[in-house]
Amino acid sequence: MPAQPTPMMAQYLALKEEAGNCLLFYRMGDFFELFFDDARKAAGVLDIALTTRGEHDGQPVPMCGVPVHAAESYLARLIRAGCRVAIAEQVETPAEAKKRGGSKALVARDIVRFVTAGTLTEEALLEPRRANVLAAACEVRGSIGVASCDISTGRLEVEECEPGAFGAALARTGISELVVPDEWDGAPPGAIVRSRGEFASGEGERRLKAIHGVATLDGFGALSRSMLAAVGGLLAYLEHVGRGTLPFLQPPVVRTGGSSLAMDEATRASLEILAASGGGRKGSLIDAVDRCVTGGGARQLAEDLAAPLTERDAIAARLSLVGWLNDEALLRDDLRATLRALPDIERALGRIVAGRGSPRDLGQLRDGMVAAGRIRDLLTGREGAPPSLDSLVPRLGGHAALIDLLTRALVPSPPTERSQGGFIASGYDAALDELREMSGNARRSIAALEAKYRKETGIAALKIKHNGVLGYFIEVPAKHADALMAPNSGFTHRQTMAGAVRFNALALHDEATRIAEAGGHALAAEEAHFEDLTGQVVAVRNAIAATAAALSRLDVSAGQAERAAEGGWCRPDIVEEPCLEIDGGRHPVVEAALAGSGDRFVANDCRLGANDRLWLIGGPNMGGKSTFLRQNALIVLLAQAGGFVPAQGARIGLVDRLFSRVGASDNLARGRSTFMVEMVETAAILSQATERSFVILDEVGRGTSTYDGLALAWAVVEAVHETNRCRCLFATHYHELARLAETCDALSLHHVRAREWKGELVLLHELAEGPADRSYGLAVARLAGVPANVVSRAKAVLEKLERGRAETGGLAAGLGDLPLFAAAADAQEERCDTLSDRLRDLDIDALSPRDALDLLYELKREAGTGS
Ligand SMILES: Nc1ncnc2c1ncn2[C@@H]1O[C@H](COP(=O)(O)OP(=O)(O)OP(=O)(O)O)[C@@H](O)[C@H]1O
Repeated sequence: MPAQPTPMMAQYLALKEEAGNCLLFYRMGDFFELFFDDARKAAGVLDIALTTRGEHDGQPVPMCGVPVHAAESYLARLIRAGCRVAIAEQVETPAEAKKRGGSKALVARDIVRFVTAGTLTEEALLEPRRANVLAAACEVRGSIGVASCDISTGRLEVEECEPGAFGAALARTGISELVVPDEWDGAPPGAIVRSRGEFASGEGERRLKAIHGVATLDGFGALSRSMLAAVGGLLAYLEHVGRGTLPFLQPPVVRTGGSSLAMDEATRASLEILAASGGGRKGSLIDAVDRCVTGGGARQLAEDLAAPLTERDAIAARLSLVGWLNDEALLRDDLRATLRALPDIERALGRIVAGRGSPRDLGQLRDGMVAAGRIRDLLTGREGAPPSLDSLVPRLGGHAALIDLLTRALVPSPPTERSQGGFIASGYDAALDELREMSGNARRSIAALEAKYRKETGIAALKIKHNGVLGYFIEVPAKHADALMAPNSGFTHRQTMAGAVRFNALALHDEATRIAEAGGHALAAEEAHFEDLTGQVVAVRNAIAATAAALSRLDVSAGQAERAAEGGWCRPDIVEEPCLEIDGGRHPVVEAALAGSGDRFVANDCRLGANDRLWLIGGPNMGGKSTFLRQNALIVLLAQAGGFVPAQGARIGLVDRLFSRVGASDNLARGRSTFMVEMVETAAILSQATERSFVILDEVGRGTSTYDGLALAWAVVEAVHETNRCRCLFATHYHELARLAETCDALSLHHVRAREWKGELVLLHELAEGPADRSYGLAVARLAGVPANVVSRAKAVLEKLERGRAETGGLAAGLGDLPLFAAAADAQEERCDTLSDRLRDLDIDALSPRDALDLLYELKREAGTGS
């Protein structure tokens, strides 16, 4: 029979059961200890020593621990490594435990919170310039509801999508943690599974109403069943993680289809909007654009770029603010200087409402509100200000009472730790001042006692010291100890150290007690004030959140204006007709990279319209085709996000969906062959792109054999031109595609220019009309350092191939005679043939009326299949 676990082990095991598959941080004094598999895992991730403590079932128990004061940095590393952690704290003092259950009583412990990637609020664990998103998703009758929130700021968004668009919805929000109901086949791998009962739409609706104190949710927009079920799942998880306390949640923003520029996961990844292909921010669009001076502004910009707008008026409102700040350079400087000093009030508020706030957070809110007031004064009464400022400026004020309260109540720089007190300003509470005075006096009298004891004993080295175990004590070097040891010396011995001996004395004891009492009362008074101030902040949380949002919007606009001024960017003209007219467009990331090495970026025009909506672009490798494609997609994205664009002029017809595909990019992580990925992604474009969409296709078809690739590229271009009829830039190395210009009237040919000069290849990075004359592949190979003998051998092979091509008419011989969509027409014909065969062979007179009717149904069904 296994031995009974010790009471502590029994308590640990019960808590571990509750923590489930989260690592359990079990508080023991100044450490959080981990046991069993948790210890093994944490020791590996954190690279700390794995030891053992006691036995369980006859086996030593593996253990590791982290000091409480440094727990945050260890937590950060565990979270980054994909772990979730449950924190079990001591919820009573050892003294309380003794009182409750005698001298051997175990201190009660409880899980006070769960720390997971999506529910962080600690400043140290969050990236200041990135939102941290937790999402819940579930399917209700074929539609998927997604509710996502950033609990560090309280933003909550809901949307509904088709199963096919779920990946895109998740990619847009860029989530850190996803919660789904159990037994759901559509759940992405890695999601956290919770009971299906938590995803109840009725409960989601009830709780959302309760949080916002409303009788109906109509004011928030149309919330579907699936959205509410997702909200239900999200709130249940948040409550579980926060052990019953809900974080700050703003009213939900309902995203409906079409309200933002649709981009799927592949498009986002290939345009490197928020992260470069390597995963980091460096080299991404946001890195090249972001000139925000606050974390809130940077997070807002990321949101803008992840979900650009599709309504002209809304875009115009953002553009007019950027335009105004672009013109008013001095004002912009003042505004940015004030914003730069602004604390992250959005996150400070999030922590306070979640019950994890500190005195420092209150101080940040105070300073933030003061700065907001200054910005309001700066922007008020300006001539020529755009109308959008009228709605922003009033949201910056209205906090006079709170500012006054916090200014009176708090010291100038309040600490993060509140257990030591010292954050309430003197003069705010007379009783507190008195308690402080008392302990201050007592400290002075301790100093006086020290002088008195030195004089009385004649020991100059006598000191009164303090530590956590003994409290106040008198210390003398060992050689002087005898005098104090004598009976009736007035001193009581407490401790003998290596070179010193420690004593107590009555007067010292009295003063120490006075200090402890006054200190305890002072701490309690400060704690009560903290609760009160927190309550006052919570009461006006929505107004503070509105101020924070207005400040972030101003920071984004000023940052965009700054970026535009820095790079000579222009204000785009947004129109309804499907055009894309870019003069002197540039790629912001490539341009920045070239500038770093002292090279100049060559600007290029793009001119797509109803009659010329598909450009086929050829030219040598490294000639700048991909760069040109992407720069135009990025210009559309930046413009619809409401910012200026890297061009001399831009007239952009609103785009509903943006697609970007790069032929055969590696996607081994998803376990599909590169060509398969290329085709899956191309299929999505062909089925989803509309006449208002903009598509860039970079060498689609290159991932397979030349013939297959050319054939596919050919068919894709035809389909985009004839069926989707969207604006499209298509880069290719297949010269043969040029022949499509003969049959597709809204397609034109372009190439990036290159020249061979004295046997050297010169890439001009300049776009010109007409087909590419040749591909310069061998010249690029030489440029890349392929050995001369290999290049000359390739040249000989090429000559041979080209001779063969001339004789047979080339790869595309005969393609010009192929009717458009010939393949589709063939399939149709084949079906007609079988139908007519059956009709011809039919003996009508031999059929009963019933059989005739059945046959008629069957033939009709057959004729209808595949239509
Ligand atoms: N407009 C430009 N001005 C200056 N340099 C440019 C320009 N466009 C591209 N480049 C430079 O050329 C390099 C290659 O560009 P890019 O990848 O767009 O070529 P590509 O034609 O798509 O090549 P490939 O066919 O091999 O994919 C870039 O990394 C950049 O350094």
